[in-house]
Amino acid sequence: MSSGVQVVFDHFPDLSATQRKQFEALSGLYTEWNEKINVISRKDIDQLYTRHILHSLAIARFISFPPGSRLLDIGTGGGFPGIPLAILFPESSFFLADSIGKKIKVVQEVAQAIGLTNVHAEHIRAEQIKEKFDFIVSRAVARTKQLYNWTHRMIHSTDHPTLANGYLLLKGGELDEEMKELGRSHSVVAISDYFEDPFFETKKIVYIPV
Ligand SMILES: C[S@@+](CC[C@H](N)C(=O)[O-])C[C@H]1O[C@@H](n2cnc3c(N)ncnc32)[C@H](O)[C@@H]1O
Repeated sequence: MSSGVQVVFDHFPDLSATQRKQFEALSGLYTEWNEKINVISRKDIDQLYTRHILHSLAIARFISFPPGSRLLDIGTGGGFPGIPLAILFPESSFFLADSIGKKIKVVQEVAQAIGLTNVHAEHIRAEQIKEKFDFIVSRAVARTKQLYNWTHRMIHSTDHPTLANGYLLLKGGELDEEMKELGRSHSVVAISDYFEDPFFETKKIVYIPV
């Protein structure tokens, strides 16, 4: 099982030289920042490329954001899934929000260090955001119904050429009860269909059109 950047290169072979350098730099930057401000569980940091970066990029297997798309990553923590997606989609813009200021500091430092100009990171609660977005992405933040209640007013109705605007959530484990509680149509995709690593066996993408 590879835990270095090569796992990203293997699954995304068409990256530009700039994107490859940006992904490569994340290991050193997150290792350094994580020692000062904990944004990734310490036992996971040596699995950064599989458990955090490739996991974030699973969304890109499901949808390719067209140039000019606007995305919100709510509860981004240290920048997941927002930072890897912003590297992959340099022509889309990403608003990375978290209610903990020191985590946003890490996101800002990482984005600046790798020259990401399509990322705006802000210390703000979901409920206070006023902007509109095409898609909201999120991992490990809140139950889906709660996330929906906080944020659905921010998704505007311009449709993606193939997928209606909405949510792309990275979820794990049993989802039936949570989705019943949400009470909206949605689809669930197994990330194990995209990536072989056993880490992804229980991981899903939930797409909720709005
Ligand atoms: C378990 S962490 C996940 C961080 C990141 N998404 C990841 O997967 O690595 C959950 C994050 O959601 C943030 N959060 C929780 N409720 C929030 C809210 N209402 N508005 C903004 N951020 C929130 C927390 O501060 C925390 O950083």
